[in-house]
Amino acid sequence: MTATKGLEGVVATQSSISSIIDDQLTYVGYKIDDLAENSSFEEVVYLLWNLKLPTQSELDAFKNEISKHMEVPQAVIDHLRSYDLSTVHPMAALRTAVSLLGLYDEEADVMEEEANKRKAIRLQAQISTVVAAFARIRQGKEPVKPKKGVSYAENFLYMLNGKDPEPIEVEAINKALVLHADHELNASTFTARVCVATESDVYSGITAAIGALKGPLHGGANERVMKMLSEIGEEENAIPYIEEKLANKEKIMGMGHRVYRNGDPRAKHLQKMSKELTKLTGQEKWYNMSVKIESYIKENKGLPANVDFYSASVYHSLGIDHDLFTPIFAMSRVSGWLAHILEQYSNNRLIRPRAEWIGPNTQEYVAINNR
Ligand SMILES: CC(=O)SCCNC(=O)CCNC(=O)[C@H](O)C(C)(C)COP(=O)(O)OP(=O)(O)OC[C@H]1O[C@@H](n2cnc3c(N)ncnc32)[C@H](O)[C@@H]1OP(=O)(O)O
Ligand SMILES: O=C([O-])CC(=O)C(=O)O
Repeated sequence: MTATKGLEGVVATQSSISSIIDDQLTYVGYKIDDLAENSSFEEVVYLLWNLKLPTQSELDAFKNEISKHMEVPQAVIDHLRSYDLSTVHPMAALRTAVSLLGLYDEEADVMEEEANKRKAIRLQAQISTVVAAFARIRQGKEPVKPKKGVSYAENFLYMLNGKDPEPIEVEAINKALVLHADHELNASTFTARVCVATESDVYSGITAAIGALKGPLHGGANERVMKMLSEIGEEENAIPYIEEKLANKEKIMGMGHRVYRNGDPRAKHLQKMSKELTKLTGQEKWYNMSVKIESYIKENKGLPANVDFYSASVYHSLGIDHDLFTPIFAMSRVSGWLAHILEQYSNNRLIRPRAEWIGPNTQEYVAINNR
């Protein structure tokens, strides 16, 4: 038995949810470019969960269902208030809050398909409320209750900022949510599938996935991209900064990908938004700096920008706190995790690979007094 480091190239499951073939990403066979240009996030969630695009009436009903379940139990809000949010990372708070939501869901351990679908709706609906409530409580403000009759993207910005967002802000968040919704067997999705393949519950699967997304080699990279841009500060410092990092064998956040070799098809959409939004808000330097870094890394390391790279300057130009970037990723990716969890349940087998033994040969046991 020989191990494949990081399981690179290992095909671990079959799936009908999203695919990456020849550097092209599709959701249920629909090109990400078409979905990014035309779809609402809710339409994409419906697609991932039902493996078909909704009709207008199906979409209206689905949006209504999500909207109906956005409020979270008061106990979860009270729990967020109970610890020192100035020292807690929002991904840690989200991981705990999602686990807690399971304690208030009477159906948490009901394993029937229809019950799992109802939980999926509730989780998708409630996760944005939790992220927004965390952000407001941390600022010493009251959480804002979700609004009826508006889109998921608009509702999130409304709950976060306590005022109606501008259409361009809603468009940016909607597109970011569409682009991040699913991505084949990435680390957090695999984590979710491994967890529920033991026949554990949906909340356990999502809690585990949030933990996996948090790391800087995965979803946590978007926050680190903005940290890097802030440290660079001005455009003229970008290349010397990157050269020094590379000389120290440090990774450049938002660059490189396990699967894409010639570029992440999502990055160009985020790049375009970053250009527009940074211009609109007079913060072009973040975009210009990003472009310089991207072309330097491409030329010198042959590595493309991934989805996390330009999302950082997009969220920053919307005035969003940097440590909320990964929770926003989670708000979107929970749709993919839930789709994969439902798929796993529908054709389940325990996921249990093997390890290549590299320890010592069988040893003679020596009694403790003789060691
Ligand atoms: C949503 C997402 O999860 S997208 C990914 C988000 N993560 C990041 O942006 C973090 C930065 N990027 C990385 O760490 C990696 O590119 C990953 C984790 C995304 C992919 O990693 P892997 O496929 O395991 O590649 P691995 O880490 O083995 O790198 C292969 C080589 O490229 C180099 N490399 C890969 N990414 C980078 C990077 N961002 N900066 C500098 N060098 C890099 C490695 O140092 C290594 O070089 P070596 O062969 O000389 O040692
Ligand atoms: O697929 C991956 O390995 C990481 C990624 O881009 C994602 O999860 O969106």
